Amino acid sequence: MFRIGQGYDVHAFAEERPLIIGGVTIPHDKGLIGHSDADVLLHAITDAALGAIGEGDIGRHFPDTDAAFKDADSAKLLEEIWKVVEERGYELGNIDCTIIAQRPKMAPHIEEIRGRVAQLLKADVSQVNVKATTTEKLGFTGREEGIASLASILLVKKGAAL
Ligand SMILES: Nc1ccn([C@@H]2O[C@H](COP(=O)(O)O)[C@@H](O)[C@H]2O)c(=O)n1
Ligand SMILES: C[C@@]1(CO)OP(=O)(O)OP(=O)(O)OC[C@H]1O
Repeated sequence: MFRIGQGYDVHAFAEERPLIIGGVTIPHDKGLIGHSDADVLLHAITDAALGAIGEGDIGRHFPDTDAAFKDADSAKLLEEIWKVVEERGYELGNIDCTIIAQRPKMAPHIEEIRGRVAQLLKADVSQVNVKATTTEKLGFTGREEGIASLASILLVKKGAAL
């Protein structure tokens, strides 16, 4: 009746890249680099969903060696995986996410990200939590070399009596 999954992702900062987190473009002096749009939060969420249904990870479904996914919109990748989740008969119970970034300040953008994640997972915003933390200037995130994200997801079988 329940399936749990967790996801973790990291992307490095680069000059002249947009910063896209949770499907939202965030004003900043640099962005994240990747084969795709490097949306570090949506990648962690996609991995959590894949983990919950026992389907490996994002790179197995969308290889970074495949030109088809060059500059891919990570929201579309997540939507594709979410269709599989729904086909297996599951819906979102809840999801809790953490963005690990020294900068920029995420607080002004959290509600917009939360709304976008809820929309992608066909859920109510009350089922989605997004938070942020610095690492107190320690490590690669603290040195502002990149951003990391974590996601923990609970899927519930549709129509299950809880
Ligand atoms: N990129 C970030 C990081 C943190 N926040 C908010 O600040 C609070 C304090 O951060 P600590 O790392 O000192 O725990 C945190 O709880 C977040 O609300 C942020 O907005 N953006
Ligand atoms: C999303 C994919 C595919 O474009 O590329 P990246 O943006 O490099 O992201 P990553 O989190 O390394 O893993 C999955 C990739 O295959």
